[in-house]
Amino acid sequence: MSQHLMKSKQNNCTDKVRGARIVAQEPDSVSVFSPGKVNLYLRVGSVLADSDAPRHQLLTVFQCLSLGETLTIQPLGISGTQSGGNTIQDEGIDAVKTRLESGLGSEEHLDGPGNLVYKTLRLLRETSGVDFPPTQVLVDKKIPIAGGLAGGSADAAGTIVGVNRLYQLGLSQERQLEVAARLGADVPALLLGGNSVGTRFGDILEPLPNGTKRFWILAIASAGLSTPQVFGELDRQRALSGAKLPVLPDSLPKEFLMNFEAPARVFAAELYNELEAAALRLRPELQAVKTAAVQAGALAAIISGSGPTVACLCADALAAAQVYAELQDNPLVKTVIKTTGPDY
Ligand SMILES: C[C@@](CO)(OP(=O)(O)O)[C@H](O)COP(=O)(O)OP(=O)(O)OC[C@H]1O[C@@H](n2ccc(N)nc2=O)[C@H](O)[C@@H]1O
Ligand SMILES: Nc1ncnc2c1ncn2[C@@H]1O[C@H](COP(=O)(O)OP(=O)(O)O)[C@@H](O)[C@H]1O
Repeated sequence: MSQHLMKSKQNNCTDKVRGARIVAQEPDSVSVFSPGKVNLYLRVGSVLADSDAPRHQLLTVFQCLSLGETLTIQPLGISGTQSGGNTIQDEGIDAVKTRLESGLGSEEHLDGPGNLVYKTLRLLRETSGVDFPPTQVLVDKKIPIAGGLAGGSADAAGTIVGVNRLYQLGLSQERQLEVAARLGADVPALLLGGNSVGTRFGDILEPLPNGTKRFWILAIASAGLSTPQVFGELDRQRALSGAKLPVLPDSLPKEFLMNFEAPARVFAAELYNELEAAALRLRPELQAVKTAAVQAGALAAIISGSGPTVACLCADALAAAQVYAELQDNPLVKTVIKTTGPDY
């Protein structure tokens, strides 16, 4: 058994109050809510050579959000399931259709063969050994695309949970986490929900307390950022500086852990993202968004993951409403989203 699975067993995995979860069930369909995330802390080490696709080692803290996707999953051909929106494109045997919340851009390319949901369905057939029928997944997408908020990963996590229930695949939590890790490093954290520390690529998880509610305003940029491009920029900056590659510590800084449940005013100083400088080099205008958020009353404003979303931590709902209103008028921000974490 992998280290990932052993550790995730300690997470009280049967408690599905958090993370990707069934919200409605009919005889022929299930609806699933699957959260997005912000990274409260993100350190980047060197590239690990022993992985299938070389990736950088991470030490990160995920906070799952109340912002998330709703997926409706059913066998293809059930009446009334294909109405409205764009035509569903059939990828082999399955079909994925995305409806994107207004203001978040165009979903057209997401219904094509590259959608992570197709890969998830294929992997579920392969790993479960159950040849379940051609399946339709309707994604009501609220997480901006390529924003560093793990929208694609949320769709994958939701598909695992929903298909497992709909077709009674009988995959244990442990097996679901194994499938999740093969689909992307963020997927296991969204399956589990709440707050967690991720090591290796972010896919080996340990839980953190979920007790303190945080108020976030997310400033969404008009175009996404590519994750490999941001890691590439970090590598370029590191090579130019000539500094030795950092060796990641085994655990989070003790101040971070000490202040994790503290009031936002105190915890704000612990937010950290080592990808931020690279994201800002690729999108220098985001610095002005960070500054505007703090001037509007945010306690801290940080790039989420590989960006370009600026995640603004606010003291309470009132402060969040003020930051929300101010950023609405900012020409550098396409959309502003209010959310809270962890997901409940
Ligand atoms: C950076 C993080 C932080 O939570 O999230 P996002 O900001 O993208 O949401 C994640 O680690 C995203 O993980 P994951 O979702 O698996 O990344 P992918 O988009 O599949 O990675 C695409 C490519 O980015 C580079 N990559 C990604 C992750 C990593 N730890 N090292 C890398 O070097 C690799 O070139 C990889 O092939
Ligand atoms: N279901 C999906 N939702 C969003 N993006 C997807 C999906 N499937 C594949 N992708 C591709 O993955 C890329 C990154 O998507 P996303 O998960 O939204 O952002 P991030 O990796 O920044 O958190 C997108 O640009 C898109 O091309």
